[in-house]
Amino acid sequence: MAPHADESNGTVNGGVETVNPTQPQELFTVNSPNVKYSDSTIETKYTYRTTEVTKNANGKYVAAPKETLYDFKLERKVPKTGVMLVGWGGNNGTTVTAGILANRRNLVWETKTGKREANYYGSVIMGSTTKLGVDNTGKEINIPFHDLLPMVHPNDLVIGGWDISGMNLADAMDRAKVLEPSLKSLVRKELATMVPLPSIYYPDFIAANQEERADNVIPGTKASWDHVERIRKDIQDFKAANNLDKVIVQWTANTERYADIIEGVNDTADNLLASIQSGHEEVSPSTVFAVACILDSVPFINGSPQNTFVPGAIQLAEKHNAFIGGDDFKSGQTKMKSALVDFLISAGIKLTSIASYNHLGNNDGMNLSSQKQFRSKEISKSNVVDDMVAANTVLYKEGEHPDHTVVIKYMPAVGDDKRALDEYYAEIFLGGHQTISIFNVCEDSLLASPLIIDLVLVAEIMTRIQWKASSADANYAGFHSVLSILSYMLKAPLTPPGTPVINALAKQRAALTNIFRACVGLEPENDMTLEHKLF
Ligand SMILES: NC(=O)c1ccc[n+]([C@@H]2O[C@H](COP(=O)([O-])OP(=O)(O)OC[C@H]3O[C@@H](n4cnc5c(N)ncnc54)[C@H](O)[C@@H]3O)[C@@H](O)[C@H]2O)c1
Ligand SMILES: O=P([O-])([O-])O[C@@H]1[C@@H](O)[C@H](O)[C@@H](O)[C@H](O)[C@@H]1O
Repeated sequence: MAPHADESNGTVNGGVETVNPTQPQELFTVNSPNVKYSDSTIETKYTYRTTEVTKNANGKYVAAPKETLYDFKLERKVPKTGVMLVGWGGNNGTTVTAGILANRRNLVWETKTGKREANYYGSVIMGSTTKLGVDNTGKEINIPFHDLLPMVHPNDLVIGGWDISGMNLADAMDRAKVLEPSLKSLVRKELATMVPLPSIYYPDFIAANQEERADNVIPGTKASWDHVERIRKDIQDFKAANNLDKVIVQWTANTERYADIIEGVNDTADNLLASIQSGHEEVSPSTVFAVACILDSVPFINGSPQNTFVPGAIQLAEKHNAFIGGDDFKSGQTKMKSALVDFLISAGIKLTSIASYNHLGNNDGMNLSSQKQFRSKEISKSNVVDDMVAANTVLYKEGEHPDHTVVIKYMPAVGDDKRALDEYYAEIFLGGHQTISIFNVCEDSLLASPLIIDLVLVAEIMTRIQWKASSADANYAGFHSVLSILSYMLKAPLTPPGTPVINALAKQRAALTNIFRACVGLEPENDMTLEHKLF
């Protein structure tokens, strides 16, 4: 358990000062000539084994094993890390803040069905395990995912952020109507000291029904360079006031409408910077936040579906070697879809129709009741099957695709308890059909909040990992600016320009696991278990 200040000593922006972060007691070391440990780093020589496919003169595929040698270097020291949430006063922002405080203090509270303890369920990093290997009896040894690499512990995160609503986080927690009163009473005092910083608000980008809560705004209703500088200063002040080594910024504010991609406005880094300076109306608040973070190499993650990362923003991130990631937390209905569709299609079952309906009554749902904002969400929820369908040319002809519809309705009465109804309809053997109906009820914010934590933990450690081609005597460099390794937590994964988007949940988790394994010199997990077959 991370030590912490019992009472909030409310530093800048209400962030709760914690003592130095927990330095993990590493569960394992790797015994390999390719792995070198020092006090500050773990350095590995890694052979990346793939299969290169070419076509011969007869048009037949030729598959050849390919090996690429990489050097990885990982900084072992866990930095004191802060997370600043845009939309901190929302359902997700208040819930994740209360959740971290509850875990930090090991809180237990009464509910009508008995006592509940703080946990990090739903976080792949904090709530799941990963196979390290097998012991000499062939028994699988699994370890907490969090122990695979020396990652920040969420209990140690210092939290702050912005909101266009100035409500303190205790009152905003009440407004959100997500958490049990008994839990709220245990964190209320600390949350009451947390007040979101004023934020930028360009009314045209979110639903008009959000206007009534916008009482905490920085002057100006369209992009300006003052806004960029203000956000940069907010981050610098937060970092200094909390004596942080690092800050990660995440957008968990309302879903914005898509920004038009306009040549000369946001198509290149220079044009985007110029458009902000000239106050172009097509530059969204989320893109202004992204630019402010990129300029200071503060990782910025977009938890909503809008196209924050216009081409100019991606180019700017690449220029500054700054990390960006997105889009849209993959929390419930879509997460299920990215697993179920993968299972059906890879089992040779021809999915022909997916109907995804849900209704919910929280503020997110209210914002999404506006068509332009819903369209952003419809896009991110609809594209999630494309890679799985395209990969199976046995079931689907070129361009063939299951029918797929997404419906979201705002029903205030159910609040944050989203009702998701899905129907999967498929063709099976000899003209048969299979219909799978799913009714999924959950507090949306309790599903999304652990993802906010995972995104912070993974983005942070990615800033401590460097690589170089073993062959070259080049310098070490960071991963590409677009952190596609975050895909597992996101509906519409942002990938480096020109690279494929993988939505299949199992593949995303395997990528996260095996990249982390490579950083400590371990082979990818493959589940062949030949040791149990060849004897
Ligand atoms: N399961 C989930 O909750 C889930 C899943 C995927 C994506 N999301 C996305 O996460 C976002 C947040 O969800 P939520 O349920 O917390 O919504 P919410 O409406 O409760 O919170 C959003 C907050 O953002 C604030 N805000 C709006 N514009 C802002 C700006 N320019 N600057 C600063 N703050 C601003 C609002 O005042 C509000 O407090 C939404 O975009 C939603 O689509 C949520
Ligand atoms: O993650 P998921 O459950 O597929 O999608 C959810 C939508 O179904 C919900 O309507 C919306 O309010 C949430 O922001 C989230 O995007």
